[in-house]
Amino acid sequence: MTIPWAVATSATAVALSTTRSAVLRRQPSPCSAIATMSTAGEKSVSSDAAHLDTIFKQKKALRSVIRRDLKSMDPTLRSQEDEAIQRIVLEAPWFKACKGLCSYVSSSVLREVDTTRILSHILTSHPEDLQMRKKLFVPRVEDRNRNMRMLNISSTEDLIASSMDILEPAPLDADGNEREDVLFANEPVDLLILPGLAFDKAGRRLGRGGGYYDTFLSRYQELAEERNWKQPLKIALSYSVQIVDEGTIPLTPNDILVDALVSPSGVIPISSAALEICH
Ligand SMILES: Nc1nc2c(c(=O)[nH]1)N(C=O)[C@@H](CNc1ccc(C(=O)N[C@@H](CCC(=O)O)C(=O)O)cc1)CN2
Ligand SMILES: Nc1ncnc2c1ncn2[C@@H]1O[C@H](COP(=O)(O)OP(=O)(O)OP(=O)(O)O)[C@@H](O)[C@H]1O
Repeated sequence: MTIPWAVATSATAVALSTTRSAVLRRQPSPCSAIATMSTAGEKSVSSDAAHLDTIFKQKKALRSVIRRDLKSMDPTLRSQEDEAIQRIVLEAPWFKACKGLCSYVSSSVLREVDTTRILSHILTSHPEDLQMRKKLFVPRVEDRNRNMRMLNISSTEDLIASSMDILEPAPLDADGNEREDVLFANEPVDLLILPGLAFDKAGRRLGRGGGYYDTFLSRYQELAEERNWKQPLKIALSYSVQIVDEGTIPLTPNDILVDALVSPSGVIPISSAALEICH
């Protein structure tokens, strides 16, 4: 039986990797395909593995195209888009109202949407009353096995460059105390600001292939469910060039959809939670 998560063979996916239009060609809806698969009940383990392999090859081909487009982005346009996206976040009611959040610390080497202004806004607000400040958690990669923690920081000075050239918190703070891990915090976060390489308007997100974010999101969502906390809003920041046609990003069962995108032209709400907040 053919599991229709994606139709291109691995050879096609690799061959397609040379042109944006070819790689961005529409594929059948992965969501309906997964539903078909789970009800059919007749799949073999080896055909599952083969289809997953095809999907990972398609993701790899798409990553190459988007990386190339990001590399050739005009620097003036990039900084205009960085400014616009950060301004939209800083002015959004869901950002203003949030009390705690996890955000990535942008890397210029990876050509990610800049988060510098957002993070410094958080870390310098309410100097007279630190209790009023939003509580900020940022990623720290622990190993190559998809383990990433989100640790609390109170200053940009808490960050040091990792081997991947990304600023991350050390596990201990300046006083030698363990930093708080969001998975062990007593209070929920309301917002997750997510990076990625490509996104679509149905909430699909293509990461860098480490599985760090999908694993973390799945752990956090499970924790929120156990504790009866409201699920945090998952918002991805995206340059215009990173938004691809629906159906272009292949999904595996582990991929978690985002609630909304922030692009230079505004917030694109996707889930019902995001639609409620935006209207
Ligand atoms: N700013 C930021 N922090 C983050 C992430 C992220 O995507 N952005 N992560 C999200 O997972 C985790 C780190 N994961 C990473 C995964 C890949 C690469 C990276 O350098 N990838 C290269 C390609 C490497 C290769 O394929 O050999 C690249 O994308 O160009 C960096 C970080 C945690 N922290
Ligand atoms: N929740 C999870 N549990 C187990 N394995 C997972 C989970 N999420 C992702 N993975 C695995 O991580 C690897 C990378 O997956 P994928 O290529 O989809 O990563 P990505 O979505 O690009 O990365 P990220 O999640 O960091 O943004 C795959 O082998 C995938 O099966």
